[in-house]
Amino acid sequence: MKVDGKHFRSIWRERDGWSVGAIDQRRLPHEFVVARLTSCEDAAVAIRDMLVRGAPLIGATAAYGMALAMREDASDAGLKRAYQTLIVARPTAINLKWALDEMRVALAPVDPLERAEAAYARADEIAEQDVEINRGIAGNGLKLIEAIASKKPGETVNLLTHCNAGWLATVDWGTATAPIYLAHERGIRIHVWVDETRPRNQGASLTAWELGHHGVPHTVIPDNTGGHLMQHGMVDLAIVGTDRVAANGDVCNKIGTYLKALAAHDNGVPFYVALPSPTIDFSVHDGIRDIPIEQRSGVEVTDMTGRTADGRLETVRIVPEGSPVANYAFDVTPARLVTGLITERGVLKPDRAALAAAFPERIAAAAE
Ligand SMILES: CSC[C@H]1O[C@H](OP(=O)(O)O)[C@H](O)[C@@H]1O
Repeated sequence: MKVDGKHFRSIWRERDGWSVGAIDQRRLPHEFVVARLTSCEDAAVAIRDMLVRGAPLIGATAAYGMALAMREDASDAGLKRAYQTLIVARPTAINLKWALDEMRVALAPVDPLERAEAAYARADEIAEQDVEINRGIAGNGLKLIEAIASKKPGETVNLLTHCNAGWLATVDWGTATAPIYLAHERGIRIHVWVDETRPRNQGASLTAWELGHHGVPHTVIPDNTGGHLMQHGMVDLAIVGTDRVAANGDVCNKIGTYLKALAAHDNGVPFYVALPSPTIDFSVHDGIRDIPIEQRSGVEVTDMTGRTADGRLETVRIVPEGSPVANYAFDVTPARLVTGLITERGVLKPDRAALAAAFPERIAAAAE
């Protein structure tokens, strides 16, 4: 997507044909730093430490991690070792396993001497597929925004999003932000309430950065503000991303999403979830019970990093020494609180029948 008029993606194969470039999202919004991944281990660490993050981007990074691994050791043992190294990088986004399974299926039958070339080709395909899928999500989500705009001609459509499900969370376009960018480009008057999204502040540091550089009107708000705005008619539509959707339509997403969905339900605000089909996990039948919720270091809660007035980056502690901390990175929103799932094949009801009808291939994948 655009950064001050120049087009960027979140991850790419470098001109040398083998190393992988990625925006180091830990440095935004204060510094735009590009990292160069040159090994499978680099890719695994980049995912684990959230240099790259966001379910679809985690998948794309893992795919390139497998390609980097095949340069190192294209044997059957090397393929198995690469899968095992990458699969444990983070537990919740199903896109990681989806991408690794895609790569393993593509590479297992290939002569080891040809695996590296095949791996890069498949990783490139997965990256391009993500962009195409997100363009589809953009078009399907746009219809929802247009419908609201038609009911309030000449007024602004106010959207709310949580965390970052933007182009930085994917290869390009984003999922929740894809309809937002398309609406903006079509000249629809929109404004986005951006949840800061404690503790890592993906909204404040990533979504606000994205929207600002793309020229989309937005306002950063503390996480606890959304309910108040909804009570006062200041939110027309909530759109969030997701890291895994269970077969019953339950949605796993960044911590705090469930609370936002409750507020939306209580105030009659449509609550949509945007997702690419690889995020559907038919092997999970009850999201609240079965989706593994990542717990991350308490340092993400106790410390905050920001820029001082004289431009230095500084980290400060905001929690008393000795106070225990819990840092659940995701929660699960029950399907009953979800108005619809915006996918590349349309806007679906959050239930098994609709998901199975639209994406039968995902059922087959879960059965393997
Ligand atoms: C388009 S998936 C974005 C999804 O991923 C984020 O999690 P994290 O930043 O920890 O990778 C968050 O749940 C977003 O909604």
